[in-house]
Amino acid sequence: MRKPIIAGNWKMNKTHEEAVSFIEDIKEKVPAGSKVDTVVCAPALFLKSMNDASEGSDVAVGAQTMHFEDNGAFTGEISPEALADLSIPYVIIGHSERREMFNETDDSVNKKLHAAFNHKLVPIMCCGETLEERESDKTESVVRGQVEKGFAGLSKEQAAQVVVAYEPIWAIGTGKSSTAKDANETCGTIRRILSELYDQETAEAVRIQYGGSVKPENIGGYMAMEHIDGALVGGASLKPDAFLQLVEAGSNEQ
Ligand SMILES: O=C[C@H](O)COP(=O)(O)O
Repeated sequence: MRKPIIAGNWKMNKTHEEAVSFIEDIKEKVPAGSKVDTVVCAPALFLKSMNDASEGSDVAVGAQTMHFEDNGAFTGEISPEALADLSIPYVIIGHSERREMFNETDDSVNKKLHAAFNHKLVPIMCCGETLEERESDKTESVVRGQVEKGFAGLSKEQAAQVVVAYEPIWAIGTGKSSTAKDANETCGTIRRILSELYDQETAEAVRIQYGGSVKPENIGGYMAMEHIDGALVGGASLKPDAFLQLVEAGSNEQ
């Protein structure tokens, strides 16, 4: 049985004070030993304070990206070594906004997945197709390329620990969410691709999230689906009440 994982992705939002106060607000309300992994991925500047504020609770903190090198002349970048040093447990890798606006490629995603495992960080690897690709029936080939190249060289044990976030790009921040049935179909395709790359047992262990205009009103439909083990949530993760409703839905539906 895969443990559900609800992750907020704040993107470039909030101040330091708002970030810490969000964690203070929710941490008592996410019960210890909860049936769902609860993660908040925030701008790097806030991670240390948020991690300190979440201590003793079941709320985990994550970065939104990182470099694949441990250190060096990479102005403005975030080092995996530094994240690990701060005991940040999760990192999003290959979000479509990074792919589209910051030159993230399948090759850099692959290097970052390896770097994450070198530092015992749990990677949340994003994949998903554009509207044009969907309309020309390329969804499977697009996610296949992203998953095959992203996972290249990972062992079975490592692959089983990756969290895959399937985020159709046309559904991100648009209010146009995928139907639960369509999202489940593509998440099932991703699981099949993983079973071809590894084996059925490894593929069954991988947690696959849906992302794209998830909110408290629609999360139940996704969580009820066979191949969907959680959600990566942007806009609706910014308010403590809505985020807690998402976490509660994540615990109820499995
Ligand atoms: O990482 C989160 C996704 O980009 C989804 O964002 P959204 O929930 O605002 O559509």
